[in-house]
This record gives sequence, C-alpha cells and structure tokens, in this order.
Amino acid sequence: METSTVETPGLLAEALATFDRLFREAADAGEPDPTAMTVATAGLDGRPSARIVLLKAHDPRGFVFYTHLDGRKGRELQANPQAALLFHWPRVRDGVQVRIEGAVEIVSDDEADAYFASRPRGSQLGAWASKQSETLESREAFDQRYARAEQEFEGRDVSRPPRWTGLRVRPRCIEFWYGAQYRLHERQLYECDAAGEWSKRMLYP
Ligand SMILES: Cc1cc2nc3c(=O)[nH]c(=O)nc-3n(C[C@H](O)[C@H](O)[C@H](O)COP(=O)(O)O)c2cc1C
Ligand code: PXP
Repeated sequence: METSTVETPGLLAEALATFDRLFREAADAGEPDPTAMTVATAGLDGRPSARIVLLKAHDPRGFVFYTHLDGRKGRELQANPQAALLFHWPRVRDGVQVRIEGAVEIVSDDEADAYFASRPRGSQLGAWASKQSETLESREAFDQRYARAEQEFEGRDVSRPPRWTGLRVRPRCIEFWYGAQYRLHERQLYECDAAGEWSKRMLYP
C-alpha cells in the first residue's frame, strides 16, 4: 500500500478540493476532455518544450500521466525532473486556467502495471511499437513494428514496456485563474516554501 499516514497540509487540501470541484465542473460543462493538460519541460540546455498529455490520477502525492521515458519529454524529465502542467477549461464559469508546478518522480512499477493493464490491447501494443519521438522513416515501418508486437503477444497478456511508465508531478505551487469581464481576472496562488509550509495569496491579473 502506498497510502501515507502523513496528513495533507490544510492549504494543499484546500487547493486539491478546488481542483476536484473545477475538474467536475469541466466534465459537467462538456469540456471535450478535462483530463487533457499541457506539460512543459526543459532539459539541461534550458530550452522549454511543451505538449499535451492526459491526466490519469491525482491525489495529495501529485498529478500522474503516462509516457515513454525515452521520448523527448521523458529524456528531459530524467535530466531535469521539474515540470509545469496547464489545464484550460474555457467552458467552466467565465473560463478557468489551472497551473501546477513541481518536481517529477516515476510512479511505482505496480501503479504503472495496473494502469497499463487497464488500457485497450491496441494501445498496449502501440506502446511496444512506438519509439516515441524518434525519426520514423515510413508509416509502414511503424505498422510492421505493430504487427510484430501483435505476433509476439499472441494468445497472452501484453506486458508493460519497461520504459513506458507514469510520471507524478508533486505540486510545489498551484494557481487557479478565473476569467472575468474587462480582464479583471481573479488569481489564487497556493505555494509551498522550502520548509514545506503552504501559503496562499492573490495575484494581480
Ligand atoms: C489530446 C492528446 C493527449 C495526449 N496524451 C498523451 C499522453 O498521455 N502521453 C503521451 O506520451 N503522449 C500523449 N499525447 C502525445 C503528446 O502530445 C506528444 O506528441 C508525445 O507524447 C511526444 O512528446 P515528446 O516528443 O515531447 O516526448 C497526447 C496528444 C494529444 C493531442
Ligand atoms: C502516445 C500516447 N500515450 C498515452 C496516451 C494516454 O492515454 P491512454 O492511456 O488513454 O491511451 C495518449 C493519449 O492520446 C497517447 O497519445
């Protein structure tokens, strides 16, 4: 069991409750995919890169997505395990943006195996076939790799590729942005200092 007996600090709990409420509102408001978030990373060269991934779990330990460790984001996060996440839910209230920043860690093998096992078989085989972010010479080359994976796992469960796993962003700060008329937006920032103390303040829009 990975559940921790450490109590969630009050302000973090408040921020996570706000996140949950807005996440539910996003689903109710018909956002096409409330789990879609931008994840920004930078390797040791300091050059940022960003792409969308899907949020698959969140709790006081952090926000989890799944990917290949050898793709660009995987390589950057191993070199510099810091990320920023961004949600934009335009249909919630007058528009909501949530920004989360924090250190990144790899989820346990058990957690990754459990999530991988829940994916459609085609997606599982795709994870074996894809050399994420590497040059693909032709679509046929990818199709062939997929067909090979199909053969390899014929008649049995598809195991998780060891370099395909979950990454958890442990929040160091969470900002809620609420759109308002005339750009008089509201911004609430929750942040954790080096001693682990959470505080909350508003920011000018
Ligand atoms: C809506 C959407 C959801 C996506 N979800 C994921 C995901 O959860 N994990 C993933 O590795 N790539 C996902 N992708 C693909 C990434 O955006 C990206 O193309 C891929 O991960 C390679 O990124 P990288 O080269 O920076 O590593 C998604 C793309 C879109 C448009
Ligand atoms: C390459 C890749 N990996 C992982 C995912 C995560 O989603 P799922 O586990 O639901 O396929 C996506 C979603 O588009 C994806 O494109």
